[in-house]
Amino acid sequence: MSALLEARGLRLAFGGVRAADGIDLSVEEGEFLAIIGPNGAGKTTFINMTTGYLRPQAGEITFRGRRILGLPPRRIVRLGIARSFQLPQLFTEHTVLENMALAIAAREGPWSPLKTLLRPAWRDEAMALLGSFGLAPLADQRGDALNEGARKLADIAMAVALKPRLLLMDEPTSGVAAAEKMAVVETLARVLRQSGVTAVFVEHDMEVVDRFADRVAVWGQGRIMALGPPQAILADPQVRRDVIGIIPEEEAGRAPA
Ligand SMILES: Nc1ncnc2c1ncn2[C@@H]1O[C@H](COP(=O)(O)OP(=O)(O)OP(=O)(O)O)[C@@H](O)[C@H]1O
Repeated sequence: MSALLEARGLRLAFGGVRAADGIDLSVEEGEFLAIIGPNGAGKTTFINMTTGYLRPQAGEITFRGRRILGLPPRRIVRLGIARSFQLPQLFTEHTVLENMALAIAAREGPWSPLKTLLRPAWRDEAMALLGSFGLAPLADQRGDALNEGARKLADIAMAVALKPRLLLMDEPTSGVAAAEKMAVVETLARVLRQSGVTAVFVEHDMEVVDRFADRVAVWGQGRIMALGPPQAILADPQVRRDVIGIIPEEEAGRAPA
């Protein structure tokens, strides 16, 4: 069985910075794959290349066996890959419900402003989607009235409205208060599993990674340094030192010179 997404030999340099230096990665249907790594390792660059926002200088990307490299983002969305950004992309002056209806309208093809956005079928679908994300009580709130957890969920709900097979999320929990982080990810994981959406997410919170990822890919200087189940990867001394920032016990116990 072939993978849902296959990246082979991706390379992209910005001047002297190798943001992708030979990335090979297969994403299997149905899995949740976490991408971890230090700042500047090339994690967002991978998402940008996969979604058509950046074109690699070398390599190949296939989705469901079809080459997608070089296609514009909107074509890639139509093939079944959606994304969410580190900063939510909600239309802040519109309500949550209107934002959702906009995503549905975008999925349905050319939309005329002369037609009502909140036509009954779209409104019902938007409300059902908001309900599954626990956001129905906030449907009439403006985007800029939401707290960060709700904004992240609403943003991801818009991506899910596109009915993707694969969803790429850049730091879905960044900016979310610690107290609500787990609840946000639990909601997200439940909806994605129920909808059969495969997920790749960049994450800095290792508790989230440990709890929700099926596999973890460790990025470093444009390369994948390690790949495997969270239990093994998060216990790896090098990952603990370089990515998580945990100093080995013998160093932590040493008195400063
Ligand atoms: N459009 C661009 N132009 C120039 N340099 C870029 C561009 N995009 C990324 N870079 C550089 O490529 C490297 C990788 O960036 P990228 O944003 O992919 O890292 P990251 O792992 O997502 O980091 P972070 O965790 O801080 O978001 C960085 O050195 C960054 O400055």
